[in-house]
Amino acid sequence: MITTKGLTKVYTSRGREVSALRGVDLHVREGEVYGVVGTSGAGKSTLIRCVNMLERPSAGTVTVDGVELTALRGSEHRAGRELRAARSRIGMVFQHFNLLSSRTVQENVELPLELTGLDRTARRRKAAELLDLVGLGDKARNYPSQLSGGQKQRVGIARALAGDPKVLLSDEATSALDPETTRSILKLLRDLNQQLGLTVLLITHEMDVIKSVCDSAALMRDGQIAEAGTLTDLLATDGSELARELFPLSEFGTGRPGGTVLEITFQGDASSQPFVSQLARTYQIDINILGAAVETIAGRLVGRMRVELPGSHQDNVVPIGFLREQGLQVDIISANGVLA
Ligand SMILES: Nc1ncnc2c1ncn2[C@@H]1O[C@H](COP(=O)(O)OP(=O)(O)OP(=O)(O)O)[C@@H](O)[C@H]1O
Repeated sequence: MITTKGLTKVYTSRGREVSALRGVDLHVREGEVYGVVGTSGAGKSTLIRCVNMLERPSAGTVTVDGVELTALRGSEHRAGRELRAARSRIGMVFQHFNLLSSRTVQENVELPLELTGLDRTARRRKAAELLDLVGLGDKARNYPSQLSGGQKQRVGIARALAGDPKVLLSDEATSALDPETTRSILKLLRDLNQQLGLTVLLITHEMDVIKSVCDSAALMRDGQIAEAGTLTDLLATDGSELARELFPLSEFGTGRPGGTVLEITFQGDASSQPFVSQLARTYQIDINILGAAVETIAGRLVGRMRVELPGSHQDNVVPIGFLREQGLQVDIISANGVLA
């Protein structure tokens, strides 16, 4: 639904060049919620702004719903007719809501519809429908200053949906909100994704956002994508940095010298197997459990356990093979007291 190829953006600021994007290849499938995380300055905002051409990339292509936006004429400020039409099918939600304070909630939602030339009655009807959809049917006549942060963001979302977009872009939509309101806005985004089949690309600096709402994620670093994939695949990838951040076990024990410490990740069906007792029985070994946690990630039960087996890595090649044969993801954390 959204594809970028070799996306590059170089800003010139006070005579200096800053490469904000360095060849980003991104693929967001239709109907998924895709999150991009990364530290400040990694290029996340630039990426999302290039996807709807609020910034024109220096090189590379952006294709949304089969239309190559980079091939359409117009600059950031003066888009051509086709680019304007393509953009109207991409909704965008902002961190600071960007509502007009002098307009009522209803009028804010109507704004993009005015620009498309829709008549007044149709605009009113559509705005009322959208406000009902985001749970604010009773606030149509209020002004933004009379709303809470979460309600303002709901108005922002209703406005973003005015053009019946297939794609919603969200630029840190929950960063200005408290944890409970964040949860309710994320739930709304998830519901809209499911009810309307909306594809959502969001950027965030919070791992919890990725964990609770995304199907797929990418980690950006220094203008590039360091890792990307579905959360299920990432959790099953050896050494994945995103998987480790999604599911940190840092507070768990590190074992004793002479042993081999493993981290075992299990998802879906694998989570119901009594693999620890099977391993102990089959190989007659004492297993020391250093820590374990189970969480729901992307709507799926995922568990991780850190265990210590006696002896060196060499001594444990067969038991480790046994675990992997059961469909478990096994990372070797340390062997003989040395980090792997
Ligand atoms: N308009 C601009 N002019 C010059 N440099 C810019 C401009 N916008 C962004 N940059 C630079 O591009 C790089 C990437 O910025 P960007 O805002 O995309 O990062 P980010 O990951 O979204 O960061 P944050 O989480 O802090 O918003 C940074 O080095 C930033 O200083």
